Amino acid sequence: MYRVKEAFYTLQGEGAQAGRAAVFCRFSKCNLWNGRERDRARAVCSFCDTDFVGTDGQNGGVFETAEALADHLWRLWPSAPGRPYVVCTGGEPLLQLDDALVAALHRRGFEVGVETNGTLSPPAGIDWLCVSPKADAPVVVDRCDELKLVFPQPLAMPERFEHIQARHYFLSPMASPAAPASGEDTVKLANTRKATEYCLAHPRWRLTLQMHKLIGID
Ligand SMILES: C[S@@+](CC[C@H](N)C(=O)[O-])C[C@H]1O[C@@H](n2cnc3c(N)ncnc32)[C@H](O)[C@@H]1O
Ligand SMILES: Nc1nc2[nH]cc(C(=O)O)c2c(=O)[nH]1
Ligand code: SF4
Ligand SMILES: [Mg+2]
Repeated sequence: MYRVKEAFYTLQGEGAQAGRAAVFCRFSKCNLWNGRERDRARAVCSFCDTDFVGTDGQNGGVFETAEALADHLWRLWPSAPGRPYVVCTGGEPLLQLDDALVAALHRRGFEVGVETNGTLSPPAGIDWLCVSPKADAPVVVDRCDELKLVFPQPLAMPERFEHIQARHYFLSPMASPAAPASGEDTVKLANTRKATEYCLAHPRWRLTLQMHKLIGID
């Protein structure tokens, strides 16, 4: 059984695949925060900008089988040329994404991307793995396609993750969780300056911005 908060078709807003059309599947639940505002300050990950509680979002629901969920996601992909891409996110997608679902998505023709906090091992066959470490949560993944570190995090500075093999090393300025989806976020602006300084001093790291928030899409 799979619990999905929401699913939607949009452009990937972050990292090396930014600008690419994708179906997003946002799984419910995370292992680093229960999603309740009153518990945020005590959570391992306390800056999350996402509501992943329950199954009540757009195209959300409970899916009994991998085939049923893959069919549901496939219906969100347009019938037009271009390589179908699905991004499994959450919440923490690796609490639910398994071999059966990866296989069902591949059978439909999807390339499978995953956005994970890196604390759980991924199933085999993922086409694009994005790891985004959080605070002092132990990272168990030792290679990925992109490392996308939210910056700054006092307990998770970039140097700690340079042993992880990745094609790309990104810093993503921390947005204020309270900021509206689009609109002014002065905290983020200050963090963007800090991330810029870091990238200038450490050229292995690149800046990535949450493009979807800049242009006001999901
Ligand atoms: C909501 S998380 C879900 C996937 C997974 N749990 C993770 O943390 O990578 C999706 C992406 O949003 C990023 N993110 C979460 N809160 C953020 C914030 N306040 N500012 C910038 N990026 C944030 C995460 O680091 C991750 O790359
Ligand atoms: N457009 C868009 N791109 C994204 N990249 C990662 C996202 C996420 O929440 O995992 C996300 C998201 O929520 N929207
Ligand atoms: S950013 Fe990822 S790891 Fe942190 S609480 Fe949100 S879903 Fe969980
Ligand atoms: Mg997001």
